[in-house]
Amino acid sequence: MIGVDRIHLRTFPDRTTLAQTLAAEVADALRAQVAKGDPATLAVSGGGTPKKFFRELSTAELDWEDVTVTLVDERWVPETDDRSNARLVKENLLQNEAAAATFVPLVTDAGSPEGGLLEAQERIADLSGPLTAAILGMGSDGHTASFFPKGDRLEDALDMSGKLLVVPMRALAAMEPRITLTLPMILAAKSLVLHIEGDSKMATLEKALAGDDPLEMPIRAVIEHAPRPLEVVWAP
Ligand SMILES: O=C(O)[C@H](O)[C@@H](O)[C@H](O)[C@H](O)COP(=O)(O)O
Repeated sequence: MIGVDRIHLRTFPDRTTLAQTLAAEVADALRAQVAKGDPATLAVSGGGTPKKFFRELSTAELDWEDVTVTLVDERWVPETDDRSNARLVKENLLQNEAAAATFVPLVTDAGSPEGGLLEAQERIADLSGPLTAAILGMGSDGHTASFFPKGDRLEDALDMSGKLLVVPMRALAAMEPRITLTLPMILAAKSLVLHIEGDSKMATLEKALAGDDPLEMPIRAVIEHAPRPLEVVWAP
């Protein structure tokens, strides 16, 4: 069982209020990093949950030209594909004020994430230092990023002693081959937030807290190894 003290849960009355609050907090973190003259980097997750948050953040007034946006994970598909997280981010976050940000995709010209691994690793290494902020989602099976139960590289992805910044991932539950930031890369973020919505995802979180096998529910590895209680934001 994972102690509930390992998370800091904030609940919101509705998804719009959550999106506005999270966008304001991420914008503040990016502004503070830019003000220090350090590289400001944001890694976001895909899926359906973050769209409202992306649209709210896209209008934040800050020096976006000093911000780099990348992905926590990606489906190995072209950006023209509906399943592309890069497409989701370009269409919803990199608009308005945020259009001035630099985007670093994880997909390369290689035909597979295994073939593109070295280039993807170099791209993330070039971000020079820990992420300013990383926003995670969670699937109803307790996956986060592309840390899927029974994923072929799950143990490498969760290896806290590992030196890899990204790993490829193939899993039955993942519709496409994936590439994902590793757990150490994600946990090094100065600000890390798990963004979930709906009763089903809350039930999944409660189930994760009630057990301890990270291979069964990989979100457990994030909660267990996070350097401080994991920030969780939820709306019904
Ligand atoms: O590429 C992805 O799909 C995400 O990075 C993944 O980890 C996502 O956050 C969860 O699957 C939740 O997705 P929903 O928000 O669509 O439920």
